[in-house]
Amino acid sequence: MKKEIPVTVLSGYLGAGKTSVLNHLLHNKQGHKIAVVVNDMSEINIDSAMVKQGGLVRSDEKLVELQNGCICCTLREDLIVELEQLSQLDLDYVLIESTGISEPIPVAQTFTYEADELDIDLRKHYKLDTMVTVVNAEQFWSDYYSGENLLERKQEAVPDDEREVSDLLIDQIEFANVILVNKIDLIPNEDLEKLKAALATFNPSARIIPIEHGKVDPDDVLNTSLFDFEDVSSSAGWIKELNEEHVPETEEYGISSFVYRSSKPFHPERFFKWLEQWPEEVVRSKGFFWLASRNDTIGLLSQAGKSLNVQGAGNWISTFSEAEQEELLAEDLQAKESWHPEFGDRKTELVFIGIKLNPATLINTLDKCLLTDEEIKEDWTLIPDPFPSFV
Ligand SMILES: Nc1nc2c(ncn2[C@@H]2O[C@H](COP(=O)(O)OP(=O)(O)OP(=O)(O)O)[C@@H](O)[C@H]2O)c(=O)[nH]1
Repeated sequence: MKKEIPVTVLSGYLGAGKTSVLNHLLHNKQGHKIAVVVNDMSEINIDSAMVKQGGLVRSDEKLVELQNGCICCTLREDLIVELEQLSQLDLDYVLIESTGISEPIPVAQTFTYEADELDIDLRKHYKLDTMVTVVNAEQFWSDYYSGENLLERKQEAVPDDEREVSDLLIDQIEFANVILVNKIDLIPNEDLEKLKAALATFNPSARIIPIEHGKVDPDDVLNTSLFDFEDVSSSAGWIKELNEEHVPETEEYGISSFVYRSSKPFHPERFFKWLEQWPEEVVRSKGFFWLASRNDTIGLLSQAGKSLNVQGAGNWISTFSEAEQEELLAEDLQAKESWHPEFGDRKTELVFIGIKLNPATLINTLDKCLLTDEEIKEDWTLIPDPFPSFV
């Protein structure tokens, strides 16, 4: 049987050091045959030019340039076709460097299902092996708190891309098996320790490796067998907290996380005001909330740095017919166990990750946003709701 070729995907924000890592790996490949797929959206493909200049495209290597746009949004058709062709070569590894603004999840998905429209199933030839994210140790916090969206930075993957830099950074970190903290020569040791502690709280499952100039041990990122779609999809610190796998606090640096839970709905005006006065010690927050004025819809909150998004995440199970509820609850034991006699699965569960958090104050101020016992008896549809519409 033909072996499946292990694939490593390199993500990381612009300038983090992805090309440096790539070059280092190609210089230290210990006789292995590696194919490199780079994807650059700029007119001049700087990364591939660098790789070529380094004399790295030799007979046993293949460099594929994808220039029809970003892997994450053009259905990755180019990528799928190229990978299918590459699979004919006798390769040991494939390395994919995605552009600095790609989300890693769609790239990973390329390997996890058949591309029906192309009649290609990459799973026959490849196994997605390691998701690697390169973090710029020097720039991380200033990028994270820049409060700029990708449009302002003129780095949009699609026209009108309104994702913020921090949303992208957090996606790349939360969906990684290995986080390479690069450029450690540019920061003091204490800052590095703090950054490592924060990254470990954002993603407790990832291996965090500090490096300089992309010099990573190839064994740390090639053929590690670390990737598992289910595992990595639930490796984020906020998901672990929600599932009550508490992430140990890194007291030394004051980084901690906790979950706010309530089985009463929020008063929309009071909760909206609370969000407007966001506690600055919270660096990452995500979870579900119940808004009295939108009794059917699950609210989803996600904050990363200065970026705060609320959106709908489908309907509460309680809104379905009894037969449907039974089916859904059979698959969702957590919802079944915590079912409220009157409100069903409606509830709020918000995870907060922050530096020097004061849970008591957060709990206290959020509790004040809940409907009072008096308000609970009134007609909730009449309560003014300042939130933008979401379904
Ligand atoms: N001081 C220092 N500079 C570094 C280090 N790693 C990379 N650099 C420099 O940082 C710049 C960006 O590095 P690249 O490897 O090109 O980063 P990239 O992530 O591929 O960048 P994009 O392709 O723009 O997304 C280059 O000028 C590197 O020489 C490091 O550890 N320390």
